[in-house]
Amino acid sequence: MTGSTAPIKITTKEIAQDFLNQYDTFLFDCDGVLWLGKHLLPLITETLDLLTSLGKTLYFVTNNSTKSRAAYTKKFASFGITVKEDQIFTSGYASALHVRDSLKLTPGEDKIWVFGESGITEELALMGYESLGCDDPRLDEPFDIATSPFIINGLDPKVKCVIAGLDTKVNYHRLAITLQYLQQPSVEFVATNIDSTFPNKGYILPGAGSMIESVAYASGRTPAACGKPNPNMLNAIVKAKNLDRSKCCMVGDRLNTDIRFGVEGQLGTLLVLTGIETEERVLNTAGDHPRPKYFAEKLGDLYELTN
Ligand SMILES: O=C(O)COP(=O)(O)O
Ligand SMILES: [Mg+2]
Repeated sequence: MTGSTAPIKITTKEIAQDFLNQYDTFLFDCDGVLWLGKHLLPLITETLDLLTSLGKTLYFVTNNSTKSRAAYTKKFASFGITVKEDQIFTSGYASALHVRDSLKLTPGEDKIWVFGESGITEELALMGYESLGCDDPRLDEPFDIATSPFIINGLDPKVKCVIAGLDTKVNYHRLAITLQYLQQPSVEFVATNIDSTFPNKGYILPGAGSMIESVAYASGRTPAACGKPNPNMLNAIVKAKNLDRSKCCMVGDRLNTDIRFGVEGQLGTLLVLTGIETEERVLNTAGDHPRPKYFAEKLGDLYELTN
């Protein structure tokens, strides 16, 4: 899928100003746009301050489910950036919304098996759901079918859903027990996001999608993926914040998630080259992805070019 017009590269003050004038709300992806792991990208604070001083509204929409919205405010604070929890949307939160609003599981009764990190379980807990799995230390033990407490004690019949996301403690024990739940046809299968890879400083690492694929393949099931580009995530944000889509711009570093989310959601789009994609891929008309309206070497170029 390709956009009909060629992406415009933001390289001059005029283009940068024209871009800024078109939107009053910016939805920022985080990994690969604002930071790479613990490393803040250049001129991010300056750019966010510039946008705020221009009266723009900022939201942060990340597919990274390892942290809750509350934990993200602390990550922003560690970089000296003040962001309120209600400006943040994560794929872990989107997955919890799916459990509550689409699957309509009963808080306090139905349980969720989490193959992933605390960014999922904390959001579920805020909605009253008990999670199993996740960082349970018994899952750190090497898997042995004769000794695993999850096998010996049997599956919990109250588990009605598996949520799978990025798990940096992934091991055979977690995969094996997750598969046991997925073999129950009545247990729903939810994925936080489809990102195959994940950018860190100087490295491209395996993303949530690559881990989810393992249990999807083993179970022969396809999960409902809740993060970008799922339009439900955008619909939830548009509704919660009463946004005018034509005045919103999605800023991301990945074509098949961020830019698809923006293009299909009828938002403006800006792709930055500090994460996953290359200029060659952005300009490629034969790719199986939508193309952004704008692209730039880095987000900080908006600040650099207009100052
Ligand atoms: O966790 C990921 O795969 C990517 O997170 P992002 O949406 O902030 O880039
Ligand atoms: Mg990203």
